[in-house]
Amino acid sequence: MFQTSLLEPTPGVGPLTLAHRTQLGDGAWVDVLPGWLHGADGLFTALADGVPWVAERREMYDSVVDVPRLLAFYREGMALPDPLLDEARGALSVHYETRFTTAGLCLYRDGRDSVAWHGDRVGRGSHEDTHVAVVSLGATRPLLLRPRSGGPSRRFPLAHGDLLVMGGSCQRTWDHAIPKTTRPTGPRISIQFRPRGVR
Ligand SMILES: O=C(O)CCC(=O)C(=O)O
Ligand SMILES: [Fe+2]
Repeated sequence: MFQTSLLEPTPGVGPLTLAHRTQLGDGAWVDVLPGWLHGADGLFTALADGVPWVAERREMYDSVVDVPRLLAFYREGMALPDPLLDEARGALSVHYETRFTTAGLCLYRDGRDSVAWHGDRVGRGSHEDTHVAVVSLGATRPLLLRPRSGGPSRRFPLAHGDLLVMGGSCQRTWDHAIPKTTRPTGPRISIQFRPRGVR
């Protein structure tokens, strides 16, 4: 008998008041809430199978290279690929008093997939405080943050169903990355909710 539905909790999100804030310095902070999303197994499968993932290629200096992850982007007004993402976005918008209008999705197929050091500084994030909320599904990967002014990096391992919100000056004053790893690593999907004009 197929009993997965008996073991999988009802899809939904937990209370955001439980998020733990870390002040990073330079006006930047992160909130972390492990296991915020319930029903992460079903969401992972729905997104892995249902999202039209794109393998992008980008110009780097004088060559064209594969972006080391698969991508999908839901612009403002586009229907999200799963109702649980609508619920997550609604809860985040209320709690952070921010209208999260876009959703970026990344699929890291294995440890060779990654995102290099960067801030989400296309648009408003380059000169204003913003929120970028990341929901993580699947394999645990660390999100690293390091101050642009110099100094050691901070490591936030993100597991299945975890939430991390970057806030304050984080996109301007800190960079973040998901490094490659040579350890055997299963697939990970991340969902980034951003306000209008932040990318
Ligand atoms: O996958 C993540 O958790 C972060 C992705 C990211 O930083 C981005 O797409 O800008
Ligand atoms: Fe980013």
